[in-house]
Amino acid sequence: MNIAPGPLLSMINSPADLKQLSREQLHQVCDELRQYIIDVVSVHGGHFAASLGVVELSVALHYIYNTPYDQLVWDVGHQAYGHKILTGRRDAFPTNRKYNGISGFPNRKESEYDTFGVGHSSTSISAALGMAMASKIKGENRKAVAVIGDGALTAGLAFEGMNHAGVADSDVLIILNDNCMSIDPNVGALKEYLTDISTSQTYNKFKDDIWKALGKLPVGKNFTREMASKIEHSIKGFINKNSNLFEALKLRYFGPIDGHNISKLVDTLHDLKNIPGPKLLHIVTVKGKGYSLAEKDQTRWHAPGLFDKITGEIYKKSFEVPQPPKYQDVFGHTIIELAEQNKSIIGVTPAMPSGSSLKFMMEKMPDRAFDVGICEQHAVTLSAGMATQGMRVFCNIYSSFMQRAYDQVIHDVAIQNLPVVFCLDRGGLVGEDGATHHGAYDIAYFRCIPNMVVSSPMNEQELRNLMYTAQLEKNDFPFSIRYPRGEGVMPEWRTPLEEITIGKGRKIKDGKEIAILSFGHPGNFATTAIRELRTDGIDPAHYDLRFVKPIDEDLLHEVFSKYNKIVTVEDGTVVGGFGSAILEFMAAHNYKADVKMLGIPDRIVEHGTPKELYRECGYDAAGIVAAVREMVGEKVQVNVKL
Ligand SMILES: Cc1ncc(C[n+]2csc(CCOP(=O)(O)OP(=O)(O)O)c2C)c(N)n1
Ligand SMILES: CC(=O)[C@@H](O)[C@H](O)COP(=O)(O)O
Ligand SMILES: [Mg+2]
Repeated sequence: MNIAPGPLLSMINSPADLKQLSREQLHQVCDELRQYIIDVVSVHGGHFAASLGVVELSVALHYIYNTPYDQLVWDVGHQAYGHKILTGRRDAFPTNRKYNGISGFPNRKESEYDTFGVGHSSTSISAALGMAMASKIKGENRKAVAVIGDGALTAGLAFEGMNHAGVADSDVLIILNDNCMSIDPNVGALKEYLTDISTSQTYNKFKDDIWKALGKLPVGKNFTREMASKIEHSIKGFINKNSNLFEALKLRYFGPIDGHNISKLVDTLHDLKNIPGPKLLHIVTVKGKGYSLAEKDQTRWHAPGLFDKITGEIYKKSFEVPQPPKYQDVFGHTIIELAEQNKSIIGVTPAMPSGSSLKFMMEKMPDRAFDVGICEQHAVTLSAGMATQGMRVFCNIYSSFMQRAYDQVIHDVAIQNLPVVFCLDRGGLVGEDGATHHGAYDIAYFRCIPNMVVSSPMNEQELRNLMYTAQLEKNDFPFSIRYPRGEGVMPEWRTPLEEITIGKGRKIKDGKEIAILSFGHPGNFATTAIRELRTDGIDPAHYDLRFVKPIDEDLLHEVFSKYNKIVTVEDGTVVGGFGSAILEFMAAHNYKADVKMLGIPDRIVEHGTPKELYRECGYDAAGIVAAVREMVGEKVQVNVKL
């Protein structure tokens, strides 16, 4: 379907075109930009509400700043659709997040306007400060701007950046886009503080007046850092700097202002551009602005999938037979079942209550399930602290976001051998979010940690049983369970809970000549592949290892005694992952076999549907068929249905 942008937007091929427009015309540009985002996302999918909330900001920034010379860094980047459309990617926007299409996040490979690759939150302040400091060292007069949301501001990294920015004497502007939302409603004392300063009228009017006056002062040789500093000193006579968190960190604080008032934004940015040093502009916006359903239910419309833009109906696939649930929902329901029996169970999520489905427990047991903000490191150490007091915490973190908390996993959990249960959701290739979000590395990075159990279920029943096993009192050590994004394979998933012996895999079938060893959900790809291969008279054995640590040595002795051709399959990097564990076992026991490792290759995998990416990486059913045929000496046309 050809989606036409409005007449003004059609003429904007770069920010230079935007700059030709009058200030009055910017209103129309905002309307057309917002409509184009609605039109395209409703048909092609993607993140939605966040970009609608920064339409005016995106236009104002590119109108005032000299991008890409001036450096603009978007935090997370899920809100940067307006920025992409204004910077030469309007016509490519319908390919957003598609295989070989543009990325859903700013990406340095894609455009010179994307100054910093993002996807994980809270990096923008450090990155923009780094750019500002480098410009200063090089003697350039470049501006650096970080746009960070109130959710992303909850992370320690954002505070590390501000702590440095306040004393770095570099020209960096932090724009705090405060919409009181993360994906779910934002949490924590900081959120309450932001609401307080947004509503304290006396303080804000006073500050606003002073900074407005300051902003109007001439710049250049008549307005030096010394003058700014003198004015600041006189202001400090009136204001207790510690009454404002940001000023206490030596960032000049401006705002809050209405982030949907394009004229006000343009004026303010114009003034701020000429004020040297580190500063923070607080803007207040509405997530989902301009699409009323999204304004009302911002979590649902964070990334709604395809929808009818007129009626607001979000399309769902309809099936006549029951479908398998999402793994996240199996987690969300099972933890409640377990917590009803075991009073020591606690649930923790860093800002993903909906994405992890911990929200079910938060609703039912609000005293025992917590969203701690975008704070993966804190989530892990908090869980460790609770574990010292006898709690059995299920700390649920997406595999790729767990990368943030690696030191905490080793230092706070593993070294002390504390019984924290890590549920790593989104383990493996996640699809359209692409490189920043793939859970590619956790098998490798958890496998090397002493004391850690590393497991992965092949289906919903196994996920439930692994969760059951992990919370048993006798299993008082770190335990990780990784599972993929999306649906599993068992429509009837509410199976009785049973213990699994730690470190025991299972033989799914015997075979001839060749064995397939799988870890986690790709075992189902192997099942499909075996069905296809058997029609050609090739009959591989299949083993689902379930644990990569401790690994089932008895089972592996059986495998290596019976088979000398082995294919390993995992939804994780082949560097140091499950296949590597098999090779280590083989070497340690002096077995000789041909081993082919299928999994995520040692390169960055971009975005596309999971099926497209599994195929590209060669470990879907077709890839397994091809690998087996090659090993048994057949090179036949592969014909497996995706
Ligand atoms: C390290 C990390 N943890 C979690 C996420 C998932 N995540 C993406 S956007 C988002 C909410 C961000 O809220 P905010 O910064 O306020 O932006 P808004 O969507 O409100 O514009 C979260 C939790 C992430 N991208 N990175
Ligand atoms: C931008 C971001 O990091 C999240 O919105 C992420 O896209 C969520 O992914 P899921 O859809 O897998 O929950
Ligand atoms: Mg927000």
